[in-house]
Amino acid sequence: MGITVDNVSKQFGSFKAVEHVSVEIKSGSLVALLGPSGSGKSTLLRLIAGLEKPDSGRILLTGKDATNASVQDRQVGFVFQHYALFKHLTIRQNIGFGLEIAKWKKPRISDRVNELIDLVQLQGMGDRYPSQLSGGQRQRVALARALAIEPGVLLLDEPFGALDAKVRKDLRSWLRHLHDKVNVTTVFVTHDQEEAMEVSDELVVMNHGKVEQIGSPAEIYDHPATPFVMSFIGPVNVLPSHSQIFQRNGFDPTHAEAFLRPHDIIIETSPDAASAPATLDRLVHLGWEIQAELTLEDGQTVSVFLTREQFDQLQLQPSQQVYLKPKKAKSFALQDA
Ligand SMILES: Nc1ncnc2c1ncn2[C@@H]1O[C@H](COP(=O)(O)OP(=O)(O)OP(=O)(O)O)[C@@H](O)[C@H]1O
Repeated sequence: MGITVDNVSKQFGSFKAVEHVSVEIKSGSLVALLGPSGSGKSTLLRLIAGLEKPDSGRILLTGKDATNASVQDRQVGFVFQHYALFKHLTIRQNIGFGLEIAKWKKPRISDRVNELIDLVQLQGMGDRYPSQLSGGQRQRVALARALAIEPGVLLLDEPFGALDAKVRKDLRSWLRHLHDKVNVTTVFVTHDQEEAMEVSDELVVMNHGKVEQIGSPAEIYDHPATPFVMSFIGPVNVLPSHSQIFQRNGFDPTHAEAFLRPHDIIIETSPDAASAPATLDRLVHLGWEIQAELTLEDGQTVSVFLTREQFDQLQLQPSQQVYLKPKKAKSFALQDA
């Protein structure tokens, strides 16, 4: 089921939570709504679900206007951050709950529940209660329950938000595989850019209730449309365009600031006509990557990421004088406030 959000706005009192948002979500895709806290992601998800009504604009499901359709009529499955499983029901009963309500016959429910237990890889745990599962397992039950009714759309609001980093990372790739198997159109809310990039086909980057950019993870990383997107997706150095690092290498950032990814700066140990001198302040070893913190002669601080191999070749020592060259920098046209 494809989703069209057409110029939708939603206000709470005088606060504009979602402002003139238009998004096209292709049938069968997995799309992340990504943005900082309060940017309107959950409100947009709730508008798609029918849990909120837009003040203006339209929501179309499979091309049909569903703006005024009830939640039940929209065929959506939900999973929220805090697994709302029924404590007094077993895993099997939790997964089958919606099917009982829909008055499916007992043997058919049993078959479907078995199928879902296999799908979310909780074989042998069907007779346990939620309290006897880990957080990650409970979220898998919540997903199975949401999928039981064969929804046209799956809506996930920070589904892994309450789990620890390791479990969260495992569940991301698990979710991607699950999606590839069931292929249901999925909208996933997260404020974690790495999670969004790993899991989704497309990202909708939101800020202050508006869409900043829509695109694949690679498009958004390589061609950020706004300074906000450039800073929110991945680490960045923001330097004044008159910084020494730009003066000897032909870059001509015409705007006040230039954005430079830490991976896009070359460190050399001897000077040439295109490099700017800098002092190495600190090295942070992050296993496969080394982060170097440096200060240019004009006092600007810069962060550079090196691979292990680059680091070993350079043999850097703290306080060493080195020379920096940007591979590529980006500046943005000034925007209206
Ligand atoms: N029912 C409501 N009544 C009043 N204000 C609301 C309501 N729901 C959301 N808001 C406000 O709208 C803004 C956007 O909220 P929303 O939950 O959509 O943001 P979010 O991007 O999902 O943030 P988070 O990641 O923190 O959940 C917030 O400032 C929030 O306080």
